[in-house]
Amino acid sequence: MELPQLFVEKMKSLLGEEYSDYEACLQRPKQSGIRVNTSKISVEEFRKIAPFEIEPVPWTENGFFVEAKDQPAKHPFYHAGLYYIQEPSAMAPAAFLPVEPGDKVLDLCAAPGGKSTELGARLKGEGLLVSNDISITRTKALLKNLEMFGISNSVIASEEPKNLVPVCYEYFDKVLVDAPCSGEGMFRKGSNEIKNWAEYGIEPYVKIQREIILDAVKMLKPGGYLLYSTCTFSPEEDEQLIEYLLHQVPELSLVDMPEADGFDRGHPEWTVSGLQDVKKCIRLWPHKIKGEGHFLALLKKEGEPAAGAEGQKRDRAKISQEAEAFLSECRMDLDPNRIKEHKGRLILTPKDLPDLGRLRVLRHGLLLGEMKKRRFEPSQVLAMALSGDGYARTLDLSLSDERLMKYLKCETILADEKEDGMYLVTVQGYPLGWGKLSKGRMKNKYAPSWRWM
Ligand SMILES: C[S@@+](CC[C@H](N)C(=O)[O-])C[C@H]1O[C@@H](n2cnc3c(N)ncnc32)[C@H](O)[C@@H]1O
Repeated sequence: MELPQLFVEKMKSLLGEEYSDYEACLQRPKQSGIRVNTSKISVEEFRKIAPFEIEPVPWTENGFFVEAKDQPAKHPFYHAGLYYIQEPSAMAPAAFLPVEPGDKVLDLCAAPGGKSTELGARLKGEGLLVSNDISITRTKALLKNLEMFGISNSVIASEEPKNLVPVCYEYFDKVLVDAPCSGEGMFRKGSNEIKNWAEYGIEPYVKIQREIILDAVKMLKPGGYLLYSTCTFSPEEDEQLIEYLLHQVPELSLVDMPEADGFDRGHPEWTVSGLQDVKKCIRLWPHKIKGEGHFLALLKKEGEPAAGAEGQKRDRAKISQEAEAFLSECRMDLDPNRIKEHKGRLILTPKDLPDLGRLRVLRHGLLLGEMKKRRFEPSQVLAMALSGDGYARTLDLSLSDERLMKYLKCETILADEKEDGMYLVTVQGYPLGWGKLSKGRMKNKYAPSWRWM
């Protein structure tokens, strides 16, 4: 791996004697990690059923180092949304943003959803998560990851941040800006990242970061918290970006974050004005921790939040009898006032929702299913949002049951349950999808696009 000379010189001047440790660490293999979905399973429970060796990540309660050879993506628990596969240092930003159930949260640069899935899990179904990314292709991956995690109270948008500002002005309690950056923490991943750096450098990113963060601040309520993060080391995109922000928006101040083994602090000597407060920021270096590296700054906006605006008033959707009968068998808060119908699709919208009218929104809440002529087809995501006992009939498969793989491969399976009808299929009590039983044969309703390959 050949690093750009300019980068090497800069890192040597930043790191001094530590540079050789940094250089050496790039030769080591990348550290893999998983983060437990605490909206589905507690960390304690997960430890009991973990199918491979796990070692705690010191800076999160639900993150674990794993061995890549264990292939965590190739396990039915992954398909049940019990964990997300994530580079360990990338677990820090969502962990340090103090999200509480009921908050309105914005993840402005969210795709493919590493941090949004954690923010959504921490909301525990209460409040609202708006996950946005400018790239529509990446936003589709974000949608799938949030669906797999069973996050029901999210809106997924693909917009330029400036377009969100007029409808979401001072709307959010918590905002995450995991900014597009020059990606110096990704160099171990390979040559593309290095090539990009050599071609574009850091300047274009600084410009975008300044624009994004100023828009983000406009959407933050007074009294709210904003976390800014990058996976790069350049002070221009890290400490200096925060210095710029604090000059532009005096009502913001930096907030201290917890210590963990191997953490470094922000460097005042890398700012233009010697700003001491950047010591409250955190730097994760790949030669000091088991991870690729990150920069984090937590900021608070001065003031008291104004009383929450009323959610949009919505008309009650017309729901077919079949859909009504099906939904009455789901053990979930399905407030009829929140159910919206669009071209036969039923969507459970979050309680509070800004009017996102003309914006490019991929999903406004939880897709419950589709009303067909005389039946209702529940969605794959509804299954993922239910708890293991969240439906009237379940077929639970153990890990050793040979029907499990067949089910995940969308094949028909046999079951000797007495009652015919729709079943929630689970693995060791955790939902995977739907199946329709008739005389001992279960028609597979697992989403074909999620099929086990
Ligand atoms: C570091 S990545 C985000 C990773 C994501 N937070 C996660 O944890 O999975 C930065 C993201 O910013 C998006 N992006 C780039 N320019 C943007 C802009 N002007 N507004 C919003 N998002 C932008 C990119 O498409 C990219 O997905």
